[in-house]
Amino acid sequence: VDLSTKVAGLSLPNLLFNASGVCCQTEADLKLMIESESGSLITKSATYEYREGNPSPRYLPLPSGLGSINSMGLPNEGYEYYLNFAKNYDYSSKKPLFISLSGLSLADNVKMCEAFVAADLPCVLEVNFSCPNVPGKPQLGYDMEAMENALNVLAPLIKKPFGVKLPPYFDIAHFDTAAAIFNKFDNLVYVTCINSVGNGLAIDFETESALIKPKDGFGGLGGLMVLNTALANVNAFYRRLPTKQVIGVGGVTSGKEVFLHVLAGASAVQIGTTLKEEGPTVFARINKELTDIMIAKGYKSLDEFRGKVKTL
Ligand SMILES: CC(C)(C)CCc1c(C(=O)O)[nH]c(=O)[nH]c1=O
Repeated sequence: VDLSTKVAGLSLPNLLFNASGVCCQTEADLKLMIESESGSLITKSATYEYREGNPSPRYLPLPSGLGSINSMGLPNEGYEYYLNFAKNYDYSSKKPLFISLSGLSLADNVKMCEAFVAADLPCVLEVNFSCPNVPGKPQLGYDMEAMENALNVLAPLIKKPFGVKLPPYFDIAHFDTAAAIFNKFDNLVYVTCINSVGNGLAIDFETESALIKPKDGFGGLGGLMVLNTALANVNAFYRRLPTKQVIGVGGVTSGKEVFLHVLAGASAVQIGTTLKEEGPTVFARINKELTDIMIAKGYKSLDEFRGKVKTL
């Protein structure tokens, strides 16, 4: 069977890669991704300056085994580190490189995009719309006017095909409004759905305490528990963005959830919590599981079932 796919005009040998933020902050992390059986890799969202991030514990798998919670606080090496990595990347390798940017302001996103555009590299830029907005206002992805304003500035600046990372939406009107905005920008060629489900709270029964230290224990939820929200966001945007692609992320623990993400419309699928817990060998395991599922169901390529989820 053929697990290859194309995203933003680039060919991926298989559809799997890391969720931004997992196994991608340092060159050592990224080397593990390069050496893994992933089809691609994306860097940790970069800010203009280096950031230490929040105090630990700031990430934990949940005792239920159903997912994870994190409030990392955008720890990253600063955008120049990832620009340098992108300048030295071996683009003759089969794995395309994606670069995630999460400026703390539109001005920072502009400065970072300008630097990457000036370098004119084959990597694909992805803007993280869960990035913080003006304090007191919701994240960019939940501020439709601010999101459109940002795209009015960034899309022309980036010029080449690029993507955006989206928070989960839960209201059909939000799918409609967000998609109408994205359809205004031809070089916005894909959306990645979903970022973690925001501001969950994990409490330990014995200690009667929040599990993570930052934000009184509030943090983004990932893992199996967000699968159905992820599938809905993938399919909602797959239906609403006919000229664009969707990268699916959320709830992947096996080949089965990857299969469901592709049925929902995903062109590629990212792994976060399960990669964090299992390590980069997860890509070989899940590629094999997906292969076995496709053989059992008689599919030879992803195109044969992408977006073909049936309705009753
Ligand atoms: C949540 C933000 C810190 C504003 C952005 C970075 C980020 C983080 C993080 O660095 O805390 N965690 C996530 O699950 N998704 C993200 O997009």
